[in-house]
Amino acid sequence: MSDYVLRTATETDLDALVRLRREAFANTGDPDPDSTRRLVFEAERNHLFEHDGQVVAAAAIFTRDLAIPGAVIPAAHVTGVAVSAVHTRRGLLRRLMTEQLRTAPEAVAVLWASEGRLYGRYGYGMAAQNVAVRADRRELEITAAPAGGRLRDGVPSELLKELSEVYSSVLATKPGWSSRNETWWRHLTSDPEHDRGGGTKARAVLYENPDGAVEGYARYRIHPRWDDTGPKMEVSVIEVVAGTPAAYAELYRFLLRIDLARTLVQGLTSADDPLFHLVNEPAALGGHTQDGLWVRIRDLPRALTARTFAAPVDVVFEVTDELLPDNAGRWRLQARAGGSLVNCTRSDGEPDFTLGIAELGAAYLGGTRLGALHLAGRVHEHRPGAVAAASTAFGWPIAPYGIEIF
Ligand SMILES: CC(=O)SCCNC(=O)CCNC(=O)[C@H](O)C(C)(C)COP(=O)(O)OP(=O)(O)OC[C@H]1O[C@@H](n2cnc3c(N)ncnc32)[C@H](O)[C@@H]1OP(=O)(O)O
Repeated sequence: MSDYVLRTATETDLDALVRLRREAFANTGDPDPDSTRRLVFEAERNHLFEHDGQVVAAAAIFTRDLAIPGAVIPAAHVTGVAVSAVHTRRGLLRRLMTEQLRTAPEAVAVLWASEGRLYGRYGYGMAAQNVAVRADRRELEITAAPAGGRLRDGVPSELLKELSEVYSSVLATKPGWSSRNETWWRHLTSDPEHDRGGGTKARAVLYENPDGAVEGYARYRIHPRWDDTGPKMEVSVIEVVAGTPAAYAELYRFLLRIDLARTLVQGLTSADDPLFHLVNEPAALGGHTQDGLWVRIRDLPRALTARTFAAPVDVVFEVTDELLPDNAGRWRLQARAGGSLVNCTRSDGEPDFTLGIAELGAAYLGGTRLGALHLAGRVHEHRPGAVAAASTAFGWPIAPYGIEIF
């Protein structure tokens, strides 16, 4: 391994990193030298390996905040993990992951996994599941009564003020969502042709309540499909972000009514998405569930005291953590409902249950239940009822999910 040199990147490494990632992810589209991904690139947060003067492996972090139960906190957004095919399976990923976790200042790290089997060994737990919807829109109606107000359409990149205001106003209530500064908004709405998958340019529609206040928006594109029996266009929803039930209802009513469209597709929703409760036929949404965000707790007391707990709890638990031994050992967690008191301190007491750092990360956003992990044999209970009590406290009124793959 001595011929592999680990270092952080500089701005001049960007082209090599783009090439490496394009190769690893088998990107076939034209390289886009002006891609706005360059805007969000943070050179110093890329770790890379050089071999014979070539960049052969890398992993990056975006500096963003993450909504967690009751708070929005800094989180290392891990991304762009790639090892050149001829250099795989010799431990480069492990060394990159270890270096990231050792050096990141944030209390938690979060990522989307290309393959779910990869990151548990580094202490990441599956913290959110996403539901992908694909529905024949002719089978669906919105049951809510019309709310009044009006819809206004436009190009997302020209509506940044409205979109970002709505997004920021709901962020704190959406565990799993990531903060978006101006640069991120420019990147996310840049809409390069190679990201359109053959669809139209992205469109936006705003919902304004009867007083003229913008309460929500949808971003979407249309995939133009026709066959011998007529139009079969697909409405591909990028995201629906709304602060009120009326906004959700009116935006989905619009999306389900677009002429010539047969199918509504939305890749990133959650089991608690209002859509499932707004339509007359939930089964027609054809929801398909898969792993979403994976969370790694780096600094256990800092991470746990940052969140709010859904119910009072006072437990001692024992944690195992091979990569970050500061997290390992016995901890006492005391929380009042509503988060008015959260203490997480070292303890000499007998543990009520034992779990790994990946299981704690899985429960962190309030989605994966400790009770479910207990059933799977991944949380070991020593005092009857302790896992049930902790599971309730770690839970949250709505399921977390990732609204955007970063
Ligand atoms: C957050 C993100 O960016 S997700 C994107 C991840 N990147 C990709 O999927 C792109 C294509 N793949 C790759 O670039 C590489 O194969 C990687 C990054 C997945 C793995 O890199 P490697 O350097 O080969 O991993 P490394 O040798 O450190 O292996 C780490 C461990 O994971 C295992 N592993 C690695 N890749 C895989 C895989 N695809 N499936 C199953 N196990 C795997 C190894 O066997 C090893 O196991 P061990 O800890 O028990 O010994």
